[in-house]
Amino acid sequence: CAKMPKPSQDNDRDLTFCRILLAELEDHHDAWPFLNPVNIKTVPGYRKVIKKPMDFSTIREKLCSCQYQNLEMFIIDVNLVFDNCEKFNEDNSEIGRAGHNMRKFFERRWTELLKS
Ligand SMILES: Cc1ncccc1N[C@@H]1CCC[C@@H]1S(C)(=O)=O
Repeated sequence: CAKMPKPSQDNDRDLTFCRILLAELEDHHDAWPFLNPVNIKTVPGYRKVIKKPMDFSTIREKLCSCQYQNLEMFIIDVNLVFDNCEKFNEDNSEIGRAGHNMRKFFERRWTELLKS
């Protein structure tokens, strides 16, 4: 996406981390429930229960239109995907398990990247 006017070193590093992390989330085997916005027409109750829907395609659009000032803002949106999933889906369900797997993967990867 468009470069910041005068990207500092940290901004560049954060943007690179977001791009790496998002690409890995999108490619993950268990990403299928989160690739696109939950279809509120076909999922009864979702619109009422989940106040702030979020999904990987929306995060991708925000990243590519410079809507994340820093890594923290990006991580908040990724965690929103998993928190919405936990709120709406049983732990012992296909989608619920995928959400737990993806959250574990994400936490491990951004810890590794930041410690690198
Ligand atoms: C993440 C989620 N949380 C609650 C209900 C449904 C879903 N995902 C569904 C499962 C596959 C794609 C659809 S989708 C994303 O098209 O609605």
